[in-house]
Amino acid sequence: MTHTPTNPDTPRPDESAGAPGAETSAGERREAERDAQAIAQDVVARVLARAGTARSEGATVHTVHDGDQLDLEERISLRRVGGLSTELEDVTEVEYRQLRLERVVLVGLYSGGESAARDAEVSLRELAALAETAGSQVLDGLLQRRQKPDPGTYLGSGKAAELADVVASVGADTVVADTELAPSQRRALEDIVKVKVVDRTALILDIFAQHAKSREGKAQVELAQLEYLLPRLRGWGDSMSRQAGGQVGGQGAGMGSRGPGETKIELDRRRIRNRMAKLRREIAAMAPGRETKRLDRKRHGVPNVAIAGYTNAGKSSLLNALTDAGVLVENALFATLDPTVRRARTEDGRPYTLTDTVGFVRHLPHQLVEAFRSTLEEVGDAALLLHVVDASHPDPEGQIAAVREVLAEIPGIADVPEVIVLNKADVADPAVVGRVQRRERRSVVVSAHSGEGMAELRELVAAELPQPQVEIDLVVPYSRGDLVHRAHETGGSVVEEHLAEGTRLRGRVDEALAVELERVAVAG
Ligand SMILES: Nc1nc2c(ncn2[C@@H]2O[C@H](COP(=O)(O)OP(=O)(O)OP(=O)(O)O)[C@@H](O)[C@H]2O)c(=O)[nH]1
Ligand SMILES: [Mg+2]
Repeated sequence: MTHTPTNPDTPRPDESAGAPGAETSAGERREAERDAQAIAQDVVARVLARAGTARSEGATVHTVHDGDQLDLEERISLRRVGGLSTELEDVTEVEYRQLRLERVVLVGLYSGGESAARDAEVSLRELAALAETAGSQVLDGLLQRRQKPDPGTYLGSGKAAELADVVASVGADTVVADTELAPSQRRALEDIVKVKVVDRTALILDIFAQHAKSREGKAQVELAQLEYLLPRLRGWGDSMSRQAGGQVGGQGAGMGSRGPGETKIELDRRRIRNRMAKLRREIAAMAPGRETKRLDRKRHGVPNVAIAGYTNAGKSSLLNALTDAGVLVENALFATLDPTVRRARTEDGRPYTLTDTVGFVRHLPHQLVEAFRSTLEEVGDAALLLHVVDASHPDPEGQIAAVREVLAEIPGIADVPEVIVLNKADVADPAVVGRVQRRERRSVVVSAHSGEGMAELRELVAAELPQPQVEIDLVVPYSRGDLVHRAHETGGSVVEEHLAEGTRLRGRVDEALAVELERVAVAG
């Protein structure tokens, strides 16, 4: 995937319409060009080779614990079909997920220095994985060294013009920038590259929209999308109509983008605000249902273990390995959006629940964190947090930090003990595993695939969960089968024996149940 850079001295028709910074000296430009070319080719080769990307190479590998993966069938059947989507005409009729992202070129910046360049590459590879998860084909990837993003065009107009050439030569229809662009930057860049420009935030929102399944999840994503869209309304409508009309000139605004368009935008804004208010009410109304279930579990003394971590770290695989839940596992980012709760038991029979949560990503759009707040808050009263990390990723520490940044916002999280679960040990570099282990106070090394370390993980969970404190040995009359049932459900190592006068129970239960049992116990 190479491209021929154009002669930097060729004047570009609309460069003057671009941002300041367009007038650089020829020498400077040539140097920058050589730089960019070398970096671009290097990065492209690696991005497309997919070495150490956020996703592993190839198709998803399933284990027996993953079950039938019925969700996956459904997911695949929902895949975007190339060429079918229609261009947007009216922004209020947009279902955002219909954004046409089919053949994309990625761009990113780094501020100089070896480590900054490496980070930018990892981030760009992740962006490639995100784009592919959204259903597009990644054709090329470019990184520019630049101290700060250009306020006008993000890349600086010279580099942007070069990007336009790459876009044209590979036949891309979309550029994805590895950042959140200001509305004006997006528009200015679009003017130069002549195809749609999308940012990381929009891409992540697009994936969430494709993957949301529950009513609550869908409402949360739509709310986040509208929040993102609101300040961008004008530019969006403009550039869409410009593209639809095929007018690609610098100044050529499409029909309907002037005059009456202004009023229309006002109208659109109002409609969007109304819709957002409605969604907020809906989401608030749905929370109590979840809350009731949660309190129910709590009342029955069933502690919860929350599984959280970076996207594609193997959270769902781990849940499946621990419980045979058959939850969707996919070599894709954000496979899981709706929290799944599964029951499990410790070796000595104590029940607990495991919650699989939405994955995190660097620069998780704040609109999404807001929208998913009620879901995330459940992690706050877990008895234990299993923070799953993909130990085979080139930068596991960066992923841990990104996850903790989001987690830190959740009330109550500071009191939840956290264990770092270094997953994918079967393919990870032992040196990296060792390095992370030394940094983290509590960690366990596992592989959901090979089963390595799973016994240790189970033990760790068992040790961490509250132990029922009261030792019992009593006989419960047969009329109170319900209490016997509860003792089995919530107690530890409870054994029963059938006697003439009732059921003899031995084991440990919690305080409240012990009191009830004592009250009904028959003298033996
Ligand atoms: N080699 C290897 N691959 C694994 C292991 N655990 C999970 N995977 C793979 O990693 C990919 C992601 O697994 P998931 O369980 O879907 O990851 P997740 O953290 O739930 O991802 P999201 O829901 O997208 O955030 C899948 O292709 C799994 O087969 C492991 O121990 N070893
Ligand atoms: Mg998952």
